[in-house]
Amino acid sequence: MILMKDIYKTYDNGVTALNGINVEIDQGEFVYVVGPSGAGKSTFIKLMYREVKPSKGKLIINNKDLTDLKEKEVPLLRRQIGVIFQDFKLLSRLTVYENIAFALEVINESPRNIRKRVMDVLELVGLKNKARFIPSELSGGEQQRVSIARAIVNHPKLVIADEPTGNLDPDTSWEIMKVFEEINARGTTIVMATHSKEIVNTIKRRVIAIEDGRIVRDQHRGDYGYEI
Ligand SMILES: Nc1ncnc2c1ncn2[C@@H]1O[C@H](COP(=O)(O)OP(=O)(O)OP(=O)(O)O)[C@@H](O)[C@H]1O
Repeated sequence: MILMKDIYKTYDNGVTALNGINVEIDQGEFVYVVGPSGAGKSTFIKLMYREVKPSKGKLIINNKDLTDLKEKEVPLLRRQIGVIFQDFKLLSRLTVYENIAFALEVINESPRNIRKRVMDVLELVGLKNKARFIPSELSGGEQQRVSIARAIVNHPKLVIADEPTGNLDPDTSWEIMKVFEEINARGTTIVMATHSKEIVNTIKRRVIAIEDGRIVRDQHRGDYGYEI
């Protein structure tokens, strides 16, 4: 469960990116975050994995109150959340297998468990046959599937994605969305910031629209609501 109560974020340069956010997201929901460029979507997403700290307000993620979270507690929080970016952020010298295994090695999983979990997750994203490839040998959609595999290999309760289809062509974007839907069907909460009108209007889910740092719309099975 995610709870934000009167959340404000003002960056060091004086820009107020979030201006009193109140929202509750239940376990298992699939939420799109939409809004114009600069509205505060990325800031909203970054709060959840403590890339950004709120200036004011109460924030609960996975039932943990982050208000007084200590620096040393941040890695544990991040291990419980899968994060997916527009530009994939894979390690270029490591193979697909190693990119995903890395997330498990840092938590001291046994080699046998690592092998099983990496192969299972590669199967889920349909890339078992590319385990030994390096990222530059893959298409954009395949790279994004690797980054999804890496994000979910720990079985996080929450997956957040900031414009995951932003660098992909429409066909590839639909493939990626199928993977997200499958993860969500297994009970994982998904929060996804997107500029894709087609996706939001076709795969109907909860829509939270942010403008000028405020939630201006929150609809069950909503529309994208903007022209582009
Ligand atoms: N690290 C930062 N330091 C200062 N200001 C920032 C920082 N990050 C974002 N901002 C500002 O905060 C506001 C909200 O930015 P944010 O990235 O959250 O918007 P966004 O809705 O995700 O935009 P886009 O759709 O273009 O990605 C913008 O005015 C931006 O310039």
